[in-house]
Amino acid sequence: MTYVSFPTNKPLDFVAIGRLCIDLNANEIHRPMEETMTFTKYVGGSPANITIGMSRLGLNTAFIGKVANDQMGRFITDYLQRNKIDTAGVVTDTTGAVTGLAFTEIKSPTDCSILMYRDNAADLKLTPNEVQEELIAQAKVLLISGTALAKSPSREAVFQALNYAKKHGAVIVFDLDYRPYTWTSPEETAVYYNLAAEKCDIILGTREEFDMMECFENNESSDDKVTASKWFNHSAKIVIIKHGKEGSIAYTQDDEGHRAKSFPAKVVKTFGAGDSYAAGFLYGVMQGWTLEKSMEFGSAAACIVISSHSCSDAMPTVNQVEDYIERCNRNEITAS
Ligand SMILES: Nc1ncnc2c1ncn2[C@@H]1O[C@H](COP(=O)(O)OP(=O)(O)OP(=O)(O)O)[C@@H](O)[C@H]1O
Ligand SMILES: O=C(O)C[C@@H](O)[C@H](O)C(=O)CO
Repeated sequence: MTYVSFPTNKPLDFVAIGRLCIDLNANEIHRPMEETMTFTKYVGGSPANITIGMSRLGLNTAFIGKVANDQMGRFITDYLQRNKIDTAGVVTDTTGAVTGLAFTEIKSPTDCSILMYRDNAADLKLTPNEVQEELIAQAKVLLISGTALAKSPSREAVFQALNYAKKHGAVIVFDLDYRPYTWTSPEETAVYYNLAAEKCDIILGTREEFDMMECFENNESSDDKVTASKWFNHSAKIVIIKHGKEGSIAYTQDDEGHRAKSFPAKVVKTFGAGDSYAAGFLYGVMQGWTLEKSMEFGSAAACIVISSHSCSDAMPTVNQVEDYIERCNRNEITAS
């Protein structure tokens, strides 16, 4: 059964808008940040990671965002280009804004955190005038990510991108990607998240992210089905609620819940799971696979990334994901 129809007459499979930054991942793992001395630099930011994931899976991709006019900004743009991502929509800041930095602390496979440096971050300076209508007109899918709604003018840029996507018939995906430190309050966040979510065809988020969006509502038991059904009164066709290693559940307009098998992983760190899951899942639905198969593919892609040191660099190819699933089916991989 097909739940979402993707346009077929467009040259670009996927475009994302939002955060482009740098991850500095601790080299000395299993210790607190205070005792961590060295880090490895990677491209980061959830929508950037998802786009890199889609490109590794063989799709034709582009990015819309803003980078700082410095060495870090050039490193990011160059990395996207080397990963075959069209950067015509990536503009360079001229106001002296800086690249957002995410220092990651890897204390244990289950205890990881991110220390963010995001004052005057270039990605939040993207203006609505800098969003190229033509790029979105050419794309089958537009992905937006919640952090870009945190501040003006990036907030307006995202809403302008949503307008263009609606006008040109792109399927709109919302990865909630709630990072509290970029927002003033959960209430402020919920207002903008709900306004954006009303326009989206596929919504992906964790239980905690949907709880934040429901801060004005009465869903005290955090019932996934209640959460999902609200969005089917708007534009949504698929709502996915993620529950970490317990897996995820997808709801469709018929109120049916689809669950898929998740896989074991030798976890190095937990972050990046959601981004690789999103890339794998969206790749599957764009191939016309069932929701279950697409979710399984996303789960296996997530396992590969959480078993690796980076998020962006570890995004797998189709062969790597298929190989991981086969090895799990032969019981060759066990959880850490
Ligand atoms: N420890 C784990 N073992 C196996 N699979 C996992 C594990 N953690 C996450 N996953 C897979 O990744 C998917 C997404 O994970 P999660 O729910 O943690 O998303 P997230 O919180 O958005 O991730 P992130 O930490 O990147 O923000 C899960 O549905 C599951 O399939
Ligand atoms: O920008 C962040 O919030 C950190 C990301 O760069 C990091 O890659 C991550 O957390 C992935 O979800």
